[in-house]
Amino acid sequence: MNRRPARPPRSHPPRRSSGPARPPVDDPARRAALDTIRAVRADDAYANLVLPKLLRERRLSTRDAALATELAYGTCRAWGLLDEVLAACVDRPLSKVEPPLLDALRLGAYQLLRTRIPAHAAVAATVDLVRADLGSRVTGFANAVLRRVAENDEDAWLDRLAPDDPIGNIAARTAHPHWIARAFADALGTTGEELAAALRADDERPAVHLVARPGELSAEELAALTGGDPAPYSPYGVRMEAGAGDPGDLPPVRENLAGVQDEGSQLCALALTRVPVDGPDERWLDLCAGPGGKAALLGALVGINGGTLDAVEQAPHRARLVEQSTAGMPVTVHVADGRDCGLEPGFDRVLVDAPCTGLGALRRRPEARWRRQPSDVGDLTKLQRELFTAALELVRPGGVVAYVVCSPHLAETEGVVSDVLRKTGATQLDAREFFPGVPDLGAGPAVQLWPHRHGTDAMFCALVRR
Ligand SMILES: C[S@@+](CC[C@H](N)C(=O)[O-])C[C@H]1O[C@@H](n2cnc3c(N)ncnc32)[C@H](O)[C@@H]1O
Repeated sequence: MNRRPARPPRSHPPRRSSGPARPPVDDPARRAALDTIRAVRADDAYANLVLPKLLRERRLSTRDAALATELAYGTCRAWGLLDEVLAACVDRPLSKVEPPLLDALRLGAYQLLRTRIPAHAAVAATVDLVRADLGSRVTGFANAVLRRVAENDEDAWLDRLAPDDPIGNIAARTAHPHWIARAFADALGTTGEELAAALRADDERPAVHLVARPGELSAEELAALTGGDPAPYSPYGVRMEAGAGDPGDLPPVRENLAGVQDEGSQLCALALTRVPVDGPDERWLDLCAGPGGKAALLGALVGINGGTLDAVEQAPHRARLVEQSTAGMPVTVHVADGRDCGLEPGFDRVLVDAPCTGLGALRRRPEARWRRQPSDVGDLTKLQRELFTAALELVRPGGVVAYVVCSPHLAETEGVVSDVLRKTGATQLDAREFFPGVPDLGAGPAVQLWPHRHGTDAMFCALVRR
């Protein structure tokens, strides 16, 4: 959204009296939402870590917790759109509005534009929060700005503010930065309805997927124990309804008979194991293993046939998580840089689940779309190429490497693969064969999954034989 419109006509809302600050308002849902938004802005916090903690500590009722969640996550997702609308309603640059006041205005604007809360209630409740936090000196300003926001609904604001070019327009209408909408358009090969569907899927709450530990229990048994349904594509997957509670509390997960893992991640790890290899098939490697979701699936599978998995992770605290998730499996965890891990080459299968922008999992982190920057891509693709190249040096001739990222950005996906293939002479396989039963996999040879097509994160998987 880069086209600034003319300021909408001003109304002159009645001024509220500006007396002394009132005592704190009793509005636990909006209070928790506002405190979350502030932590995201001021401390670079993650909304989905801050809010659940606040809800627990403050013991919000189920109803208040649901409202706080809707308001906090919704505001974080729509952040850039809300700022565009607010900028059109404030008579100075937003950078000149004191940040805690701006946080409250974002929360108020979100209620006005994207919820069914009546406008008078959204304005009054937000002004009450402003008064409680900042005193009465700014309540008149907050009231006036929010009344200006309320003069139009979201569509009418977008008709004024959204650029005309197709990508900019869809980016604005789905509240995404332009560069992310452009990256999705490039990967999908369209600026039409499918692009809008892919971007809108980032606003949806993902279903929770569980993975049954192979050799311990089947997906059907896990579904029966948890009340979920066997997942559509992964033979080890179980799908729980969104909002079904904390999956970490489920007994099979607590007992490490199952894990919480997106079905797309399961499918990419499984694809690596499904490629036929001649000769031995007992030494597997996970070169970027933390926190250990795929390592646990690979470790359980290789263990069934008497093999072993080496799991490399650079960050010590994440390596400890790998140790926990693979406890009892034939897995050795190494804290090392995957580009130079010092392990003996000759692995039969290697997974490179490389660090990436995470543009394929934006639905999991409400604020992520506004925090990531296009400038992140260059450093990441360099690291991705180096890790992928290292994997090809560690795999034996005839062995197989899976290059996986949770992003559809072409620089991180096709760009990295074509560079590495050119430099190493390795052979790319048609990965679609190793995602049996999964529809809409495109033209290959790599696989790109999508939330709006497959209900998974937007995982990318290329399979390469040395
Ligand atoms: C996308 S995550 C891997 C997710 C993991 N495979 C799973 O399924 O749970 C990438 C991981 O690579 C690690 N990492 C980053 N740079 C690395 C490097 N140079 N060598 C090894 N690991 C690295 C990060 O700390 C992070 O844990």
